[in-house]
Amino acid sequence: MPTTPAPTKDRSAVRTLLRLWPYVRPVRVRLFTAAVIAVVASCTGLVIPLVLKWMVDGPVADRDSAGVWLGALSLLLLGAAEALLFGLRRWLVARPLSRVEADMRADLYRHLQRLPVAFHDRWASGQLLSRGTTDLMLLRMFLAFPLTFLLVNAVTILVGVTIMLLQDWTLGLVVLGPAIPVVVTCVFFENRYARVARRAQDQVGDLTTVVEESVLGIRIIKGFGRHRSQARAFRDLSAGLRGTELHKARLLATIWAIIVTLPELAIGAALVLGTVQVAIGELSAGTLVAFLSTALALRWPVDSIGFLLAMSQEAATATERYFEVMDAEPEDEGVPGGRAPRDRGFSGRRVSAGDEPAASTRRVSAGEGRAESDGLASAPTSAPASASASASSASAPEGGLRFHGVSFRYPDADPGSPPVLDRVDLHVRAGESMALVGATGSGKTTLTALVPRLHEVTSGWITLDGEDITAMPREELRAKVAVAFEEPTLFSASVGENVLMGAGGDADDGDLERALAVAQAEFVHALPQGTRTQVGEQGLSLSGGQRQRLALARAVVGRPRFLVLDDPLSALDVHTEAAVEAALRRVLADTTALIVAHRPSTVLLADRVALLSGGRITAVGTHHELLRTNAEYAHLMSGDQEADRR
Ligand SMILES: Nc1ncnc2c1ncn2[C@@H]1O[C@H](COP(=O)(O)OP(=O)(O)OP(=O)(O)O)[C@@H](O)[C@H]1O
Repeated sequence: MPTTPAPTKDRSAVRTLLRLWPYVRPVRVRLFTAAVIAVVASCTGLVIPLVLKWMVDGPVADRDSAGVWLGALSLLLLGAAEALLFGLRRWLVARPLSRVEADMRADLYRHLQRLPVAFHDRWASGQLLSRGTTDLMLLRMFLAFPLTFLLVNAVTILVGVTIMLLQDWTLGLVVLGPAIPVVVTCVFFENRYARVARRAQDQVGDLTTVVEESVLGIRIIKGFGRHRSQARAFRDLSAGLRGTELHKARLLATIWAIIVTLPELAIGAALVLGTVQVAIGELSAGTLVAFLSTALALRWPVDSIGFLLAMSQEAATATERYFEVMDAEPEDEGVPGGRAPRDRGFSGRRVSAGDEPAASTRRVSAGEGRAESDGLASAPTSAPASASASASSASAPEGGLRFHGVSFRYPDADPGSPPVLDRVDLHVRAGESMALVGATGSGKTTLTALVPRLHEVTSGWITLDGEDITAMPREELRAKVAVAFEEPTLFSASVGENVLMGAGGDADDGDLERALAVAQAEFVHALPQGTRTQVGEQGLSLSGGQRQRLALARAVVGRPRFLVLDDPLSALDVHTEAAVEAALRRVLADTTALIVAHRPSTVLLADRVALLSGGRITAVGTHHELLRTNAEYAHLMSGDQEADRR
């Protein structure tokens, strides 16, 4: 089952919670005011025993009914003031704390959008979801209650104990007796509770992942009759979470028992001792009443320490989990002048920051282009391929899309494993469309993902019209390069919004219609509300081919300079594919395109074909040239390969 990959740092709860300060800072005045009001409210409650003492020793002893009424009225007013002040505190914190929660959630979402694909590959979605929901709710509750009330209760206990000591110091010491064992219990409890709270919150994340996967994969689950095993897996996880929650409850019950029982015993002892003192005339009845009322008024502040500490611990865990995501490095923006690709220590052209020319000025010379073509030719390449590649380099050394000694290994791959891509040199000339063919798992998708920088090359570099892609701001890069993947994702929005997502803000209905026509997606006009029909998870379900055509329309709507298509026509019937191809040919006339293809019909769309094998480009040429000269290519394009794929 997926769990959080990030390690837990061993930080104290207080240090962890201090990381919330930047979010709390803007609302600090309100929070502080609310805390002061709560302290005043709580201390108002402590005046009540003093009024009682005055009543018992004064009007009650003197049988003065007017005095009794005055005392009763004072008690009523004190009670009302306490309630009003607590109400005011609540009103003061409600709005700013919901803002803190909303700000933290917005930051988390923004950060998630900026994190690299490699991060999302590693993290289970449920773990991220639970951080954005349950954990943030725990944090809001912590800021609303434990943060204030740990302070309020501490002050109340301090004031209350002082009052008791002033009333009668011997009784005061009796009541104070359990303080040390209670503090020791709290410290011991905090460490154990922290570990269990972390486990429970991670388990909630795992459970969320399973629910999400089950909902998204409901067709597979039903299709393969896996609902029982899926339910069993869910039940097991759920039982695990229940066990952890029970463990938490047991810990809470233990501390609560200690925190409640010891002070109760002390109050009982003080009652007996006080009564004896009253009987022998060493203490007035009013003082004993005031003393015991104060002790009873402190019951709640003491009793609540257990669950306030538990909530604080859960909040510390939630903070830790929140910042595990926020601390992850986002994608770097394009650096002026480009940056050196990372070198993971396997062969390939090594480039370090020192020897790299500034990328914005790093134009590929014709000589360098020839050297790369030679490199390609030295690989087991068909004769026409090398000739063609050399010719291309000579005619347009700078334009188009170019891979320069690009190697790539997935960040989580075994360091000893061979790279997925190994010193790939490939030049797609400006305005050319190149098909990328290779056996399944050969790295075609990986190669295409490097162009919009969904992954970063491990070594080597990629240029668009001679400019290193790492030298461009990502926004500019992604405006230049449009992508469509085999697995088309549509968002919960209208058809039009989904397609126009691929264009800048100035795209209009004309652009939308043109893109729909290219992708042969005119079927949308027959949908209930045309291009305004809602699709995606919350909307109308579309067939795989319909979704692919909308994804293709999204890729072409912005008239990109560079188009990267990862087998985008795989779900179309041959007639629709032919129509899309005819329209795409017109679009591709001034677009440089790299198209992953499995079927000969898709390959024919391209001007040339590159064969990816063993992590390298082993041949480049036209479809017919490669069919004649390259056995592997001929095999891939034959029906045998289709059968292999199935
Ligand atoms: N996120 C990832 N982490 C680690 N390895 C990965 C990841 N994605 C893909 N791979 C591995 O990289 C290799 C190339 O995968 P890729 O998807 O690029 O192949 P492909 O040629 O597009 O395959 P297909 O034709 O089946 O779509 C495979 O061995 C795959 O297991």
